[in-house]
Amino acid sequence: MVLTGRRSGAFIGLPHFSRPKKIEFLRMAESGASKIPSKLPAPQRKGVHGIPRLKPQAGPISNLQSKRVTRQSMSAPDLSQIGVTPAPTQKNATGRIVAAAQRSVQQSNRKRPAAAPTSAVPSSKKPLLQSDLNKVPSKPAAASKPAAASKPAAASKPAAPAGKRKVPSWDTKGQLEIANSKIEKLRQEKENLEELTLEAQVVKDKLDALKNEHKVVNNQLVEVNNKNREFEEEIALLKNKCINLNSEKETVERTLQKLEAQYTEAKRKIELQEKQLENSDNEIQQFKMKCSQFEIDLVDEKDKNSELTSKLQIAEVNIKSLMNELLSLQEVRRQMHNQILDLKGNIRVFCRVRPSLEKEDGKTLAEFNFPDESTLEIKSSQGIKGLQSIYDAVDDVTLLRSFIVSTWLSCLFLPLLPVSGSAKKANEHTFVFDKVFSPNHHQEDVYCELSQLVQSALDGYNVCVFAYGQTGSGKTYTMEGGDTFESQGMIPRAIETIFSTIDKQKQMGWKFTVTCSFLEIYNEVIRDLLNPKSTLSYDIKMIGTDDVYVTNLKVEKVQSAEELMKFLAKAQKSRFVAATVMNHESSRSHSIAQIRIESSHEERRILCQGVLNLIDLAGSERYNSDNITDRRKETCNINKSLASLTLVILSLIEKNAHVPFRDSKLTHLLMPSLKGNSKTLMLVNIAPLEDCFSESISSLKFATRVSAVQLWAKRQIKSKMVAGNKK
Ligand SMILES: Nc1ncnc2c1ncn2[C@@H]1O[C@H](COP(=O)(O)OP(=O)(O)OP(=O)(O)O)[C@@H](O)[C@H]1O
Repeated sequence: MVLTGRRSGAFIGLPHFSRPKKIEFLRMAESGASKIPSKLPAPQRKGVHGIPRLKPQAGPISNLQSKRVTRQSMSAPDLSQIGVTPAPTQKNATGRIVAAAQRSVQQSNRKRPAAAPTSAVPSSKKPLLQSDLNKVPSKPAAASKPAAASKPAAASKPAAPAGKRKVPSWDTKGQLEIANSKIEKLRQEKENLEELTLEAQVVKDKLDALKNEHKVVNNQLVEVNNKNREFEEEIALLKNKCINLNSEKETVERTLQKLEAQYTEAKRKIELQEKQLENSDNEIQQFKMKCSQFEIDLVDEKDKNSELTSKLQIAEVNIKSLMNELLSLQEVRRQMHNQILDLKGNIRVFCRVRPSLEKEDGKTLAEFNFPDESTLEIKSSQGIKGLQSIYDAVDDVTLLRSFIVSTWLSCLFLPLLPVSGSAKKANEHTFVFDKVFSPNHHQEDVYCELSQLVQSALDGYNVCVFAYGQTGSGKTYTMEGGDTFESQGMIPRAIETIFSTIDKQKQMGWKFTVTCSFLEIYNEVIRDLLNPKSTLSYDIKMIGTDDVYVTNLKVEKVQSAEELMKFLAKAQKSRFVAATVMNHESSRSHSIAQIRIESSHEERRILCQGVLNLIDLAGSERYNSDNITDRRKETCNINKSLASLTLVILSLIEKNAHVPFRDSKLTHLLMPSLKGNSKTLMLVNIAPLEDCFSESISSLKFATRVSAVQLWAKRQIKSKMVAGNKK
C-alpha cells in the first residue's frame, strides 16, 4: 500500500486519502494492525470543547507535520460511506473523523493491545494536564520520519527523487519530469505549508482555548483548594465538635445513668406513695363516712347546743345570783370564822414539846404525858431547884409578882414568875392549853390549827403569832422549819396559804395587794433583815392612834409565793445568831416577819386590810453570872422585852386603862396587832430535857396564866350563848 494522499491527518491521526484509498486504508485497519503502517496515528482522545487531547507519549498522533490529513479532508459522509459511524458527541466533521479514526484504531488495538496501551482510558474522563498542553508539538521531529518512511513505498514507482538520478541534458523529457517532480514537490510542500499554517492557527486557537480552560481549571483548582481548606478547617472544627460531643455524650450518659437511678428511685417512691395513697384513699373514705356521720350528729348537737345555750344563759344568770349569794356567804363565813375564833379566844395558847435530838442522847429527859389534845403532864425526878422552889413555897404569888414587876428585878425574874398552876408537888405539874402538841406531832399538825388565823389575816384582821420559849426549845424550827417539804415551818406554809387563797378569791372578783417586811430587834435596836448592812436608823412611828410603821424599813411588794419565799430566805440568812449553852445557833434577837394583805371587791365595795405578824422571839435564858459581858447585856435585854410583853398581855387581859406598849420596841411595834380586834396565838415551846425542867415549868406557867384568863372569857361567852339558846 502506498500512502500517497495529498494531505496528512497528523492532527486526527488519519492520512488524507482518496476515496478508494480511504476504504482500502480502513479495511486494512479492520483486517489487522500489522498491515497498518507503523506510523499511523494513535486514536485521539477528546479534550475540552471537542479538542483532541494529545497523548503525553510520542506517537503518530502528535506528528502533525508528517500526517497529511486535515479535519476538512475527511467529512462525516465520507466516513459513513466507508462504514465509520461518527461519535455522537462530535459536533463537527473533524470530531466525527477523529471519533471514527479512534474507533478504528481502538478496534485494531483490541486486536493488538500492546500497540496502544493508553487508549483504553476514555479520553473524556481523563483530566487535562498542563504537561499535555506542553507536549503539543508544532512539528515534532519524529513526525517527519513516517513521512520519510512512506517515501520508500512510493519509490517503487517511476517518480523517484530526481536528485539521486542523473539525467542527461539531452534528456529533455527526463529533465522535464525532474522539473515537474520538483514543481510537484514544491507545490506539495507549499500545500503542506499552507496546511501547517492553518493547523498552526487551529492549534494556536485551541491553545488559547486550552489556556482559557487552564485558567478556568486553575481557578476551579484554587476554588477547590480553598474549598478543600475550608473542608479541612470544617473537618477540624467537626473533629473538635466531635470530641466535645463525645465528652458531652459521656456527660449525658453519666447524667442519664444518674437520671435512670433517680428515675428508678422515684419510681419506687411513687409506687410506695401510690400504696400510701391507696391507704389514704381508704382512710379518706372512712373519714368521709365518719364525717357524714358527724354531720348527722352535728345537726343533733346543734339542736342540743341551742338547748344548752338557753340553759347556759339561765345558768349564767343563776351563777351570777349564786356568786352574789356566795359573796354574801363568804361575808357570813368571815364573820362566823372570826366569831368562832373570838369564842375560842382572841389570845390562844398552844404548847409544843419538841423531841429529843440525836446530840442529846444519854441526857436525862423529863417525863411528859399527853392525856388529851389540850393537857400536858410534866414530871421531874429531881424536882425544882433554886428560885422556883421558893416561888412554889409562896402562896401569894400575885403579891410576889406585883413586887417583882414594880422593880428592876422584872428583867431577870418575870419570865420565871409563876402565875398559876396546878402544882401538886414541886416536881409534878399539869397544864391545860388550847392545844398541846407532843414530840410526835409534825409541822403540818401545828399549821392545821394555825391556818385559821392566816385566814383571819386574809379576812382583814390583825394577827400575831408568837413563838415563845427557852433557848433551844424549838421556836425557830416551828416558825421557819427545815429544808424539806414536811419540815417546812409556819411562815412558809402561811405564805402558801395566802397565795393559794388569793388565787381562788381573784376568780370571784377580789383584788389583792401583798407586801412584806422582815426585821429583828436585837438589844432594843431594830435591824432591817432585807437590808442588813444598812446604817440607817429605824424608829417606830405612829400612824394615827392605832397603827405604827418603822422608818427606813424596806417594804417589798410581792406577786407570788415564790417571790415572798425568796425574801424570807434572805431575811433568815441575815439574822443575828450566837451560841448558847442550849443552842449553838441561838437566835439572840426577836424576829418579826410582817405580811400585809390588802383585799378589795369593787362590786361589793369592800376594802380589807389584814396583817400577819409571825414572831420568833429570842430564847429566854436564865441570867447567869458566868455569862460574858456582851451575853449578859443581851440576856438582860431579851428578858426585859419578854417581861414587857408579859406585862402588856396581862394588862390587856385585865383590861387595864394603861397598857405599857412603849416599854419595849417589841410591844410598841406589835401594838396594832395586840389590841382591838386582833388575834394572838402564843406558841410555847418546851425542850424535853430534865436539865430544862425549871425553865420549862416557868414558860408553861406563864402560858397557863395567859391561857387561863382567856379560857375563862371564852367559857363565859360560850355559856351565854347556851343560855341564849335555852331561852
Ligand atoms: N419539833 C422538832 N422536831 C425536830 N427537831 C426539832 C424540833 N424542834 C426543834 N428542833 C431542833 O432543836 C434544835 C433547836 O431548835 P431551835 O433552834 O428552833 O430552838 P430555838 O428555840 O429557836 O432556840 P433559840 O431561841 O436559841 O434560837 C434545832 O436543831 C432544831 O432543829
